[in-house]
Amino acid sequence: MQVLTGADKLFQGEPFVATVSDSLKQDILPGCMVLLSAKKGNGRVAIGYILALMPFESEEVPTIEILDVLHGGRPVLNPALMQLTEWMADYYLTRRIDTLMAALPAAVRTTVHDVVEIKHFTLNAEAPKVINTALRRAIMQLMIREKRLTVHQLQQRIGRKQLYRTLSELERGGHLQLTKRFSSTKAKQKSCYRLSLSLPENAEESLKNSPKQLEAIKILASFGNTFAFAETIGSSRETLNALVKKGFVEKSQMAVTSHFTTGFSETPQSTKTPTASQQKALEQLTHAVTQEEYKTFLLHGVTGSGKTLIYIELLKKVLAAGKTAIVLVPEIALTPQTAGRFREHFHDDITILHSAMSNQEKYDAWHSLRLGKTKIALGARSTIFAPLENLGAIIVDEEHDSAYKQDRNPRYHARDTAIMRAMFSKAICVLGSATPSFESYNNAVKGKYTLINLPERVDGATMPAITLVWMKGSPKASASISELLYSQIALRLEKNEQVILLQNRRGFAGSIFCLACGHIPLCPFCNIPLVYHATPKQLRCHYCGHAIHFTESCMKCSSSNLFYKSSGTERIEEELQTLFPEEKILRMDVDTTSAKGSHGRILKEFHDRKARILLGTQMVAKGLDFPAVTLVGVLMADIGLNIPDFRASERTFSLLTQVAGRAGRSSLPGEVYFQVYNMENDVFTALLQKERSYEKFFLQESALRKELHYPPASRLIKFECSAEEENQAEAAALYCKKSLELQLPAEKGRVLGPAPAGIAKIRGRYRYHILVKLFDGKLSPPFIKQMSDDIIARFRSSGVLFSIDVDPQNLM
Ligand SMILES: Nc1ncnc2c1ncn2[C@@H]1O[C@H](COP(=O)(O)OP(=O)(O)OP(=O)(O)O)[C@@H](O)[C@H]1O
Ligand SMILES: [Zn+2]
Repeated sequence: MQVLTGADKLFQGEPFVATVSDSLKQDILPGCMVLLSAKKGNGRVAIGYILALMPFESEEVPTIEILDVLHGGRPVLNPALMQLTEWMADYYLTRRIDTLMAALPAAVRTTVHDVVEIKHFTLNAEAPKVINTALRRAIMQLMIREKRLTVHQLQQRIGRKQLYRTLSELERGGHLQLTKRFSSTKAKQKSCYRLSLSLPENAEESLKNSPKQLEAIKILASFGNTFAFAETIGSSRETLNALVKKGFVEKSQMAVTSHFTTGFSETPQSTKTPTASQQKALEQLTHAVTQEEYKTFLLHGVTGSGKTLIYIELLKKVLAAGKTAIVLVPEIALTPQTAGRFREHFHDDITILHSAMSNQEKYDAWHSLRLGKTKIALGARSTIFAPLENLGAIIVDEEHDSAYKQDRNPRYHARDTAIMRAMFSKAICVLGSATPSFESYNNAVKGKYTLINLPERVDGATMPAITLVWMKGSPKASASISELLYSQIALRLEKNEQVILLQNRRGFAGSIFCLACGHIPLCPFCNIPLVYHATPKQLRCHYCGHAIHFTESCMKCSSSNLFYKSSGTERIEEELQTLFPEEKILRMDVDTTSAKGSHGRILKEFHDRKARILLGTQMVAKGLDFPAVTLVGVLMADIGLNIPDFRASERTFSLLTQVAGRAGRSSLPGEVYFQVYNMENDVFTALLQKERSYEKFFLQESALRKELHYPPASRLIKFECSAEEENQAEAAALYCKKSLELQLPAEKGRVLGPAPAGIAKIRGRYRYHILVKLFDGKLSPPFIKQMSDDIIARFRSSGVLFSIDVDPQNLM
């Protein structure tokens, strides 16, 4: 018998053939995790995964042997997941071992923490039946004495490595229990604070010029003697550390428990009856589940159309049919409200997976899903690999979010992987969004997916009215806030309603944005913003390499007021505070949300209406549902358009639609103000459409994409060569281009580059890109493997690193 396995370290991760003894043979299945050893050599033991079983044909006897089978002999990857990892390796042009590892939590892939405990076993009359071999006797005698040992200790005491199979037999007999125990000594420690016991009398007085520090002191006073984390106090670490320096506050370290908490909870909402359009969508979806056939739906529902209720009702039906489900969200921390709503409905039937879990919790969660104890897995990207059997549905919420793409190897897209998993499992896949990705919408238009439209908000709530504020021609209340927006904010505060303000992402520092007219110079061939290069003074396209002379003035209006220096959220917070001195302002950006649970805390405060203004970066655009928000304002709404990425318009449109959608979600109507520099941009023309603005934008933008062969009119593959020496990176990229051109006839695709990456140098390495636009078909994995090996071998001495990104989301 011959077995094809993949192991991480042996054979550089390429699959290889191993032998298995006759006695172990019947216990081995594809998807099993096994212990391997080299027959000759140092007897090193490694972990591998069984890819396939096949008869032994070659003359040459393999040198690797399978010693034992782990996890009780049950495959760690079920057939659908095996198929999925195979598809991923093939589609994303990466090694199978990388996709296998991506599909298993690290906590599952190790044996270091395996523990054996004795269960029900005494030396009674039945005992001889159990301990009927020398090995069983040795194990049970040791276990009776010790009660609990690590597998490693057992192996040493008995002097044998192959114990797993016998241990699992004893476990199946109910005599032993085999588990993983991760030491809890490594619990994360975090800084915590309390008021100094020797606080000077005049502390408050001396802090009157530092309002944040003063506030922190006041909150800490209410905690008495107990230590608290920065996010519980609601102050930044900088503020607290400044107080520590002054001797007003004491600092200590405390272990963090990693129990799941979004830091956000709402009182459970009363059960809602689906509206007629929700019901119609639901019927279509439930019908498909009962068919037990693969099908993908695109649920295109405007903001506030009640998609979450449809998901929840669908999941109830899936569970009732005895099936399981996966729910993907872009990032748990950013969407505590959504995660909370699911939990409220499914309690113990749902496992919420998140990155702050300890290894033990991750292992336990995996184990309970694998045993079918919990039926629904909810989490970010990697939750798509949840070890569930009998899948009925996979839901991908906010399917347009680029967080679904992993930006390290394997560079998979969780949405596309979800569709494939549904296909292999004969389940349905539901993609939901108010602003679907163009790829998904195009598939729906072509009939590959079934489109379900929800064009209206629930309960008669209306879509918010949008107004553009042209910054150049408008009076300003402060450096970044127009009179108009200011007066609108004041109006809402008067009515005791709430306001969300979005400080759009910092524009891309390397490209040009005219502060007078909003003009952004573009590559005439690629239609993406050109990037500034200092020597020689040029603007260059980082897709095709096209370069023009740069004159330091706007090519449209000749203004020299060009470089946009970002004004961060902190500065805007100050401006707002000056305009509304009495008002408490919540700020949500990377600085205020670095601590765990802090998103949830900020949102909870806003939800409880302890503050009426929430200011933040893109984070405030995601899925929030607060009925009292009647005004949304966006500062520099067009700045994201200067990012040198062909998706810049799509992303800006989507961000602005999403953030606008936070307004007027209840009976109170909402209004939205976008502060812009260039009113004429197509994105705004589309946003101002009262009806079907997404569809109109999609049509208009798709035509442009088609002309230049951008997705969804083609598929992109990005190749990156990086090196410490710029010319080496470029030479490797050029070699890559030549190899690709030989392989790709003109009617099949185009090869662009080499061009320096948008961010040309990262951590001392120069980066060059080759971009392939594939019109149809795909690149053959063996050819790509050959080419990568070739490039690596050729440029080994200059330390060139080579990577491939299929369907890249980030082209910087
Ligand atoms: N049938 C219903 N009856 C009453 N209220 C409902 C109903 N369905 C949904 N809602 C409420 O409508 C609001 C919007 O729903 P939800 O948050 O699911 O919208 P959404 O489609 O996910 O929007 P977005 O894309 O903006 O996140 C929520 O407060 C929800 O509780
Ligand atoms: Zn170009």
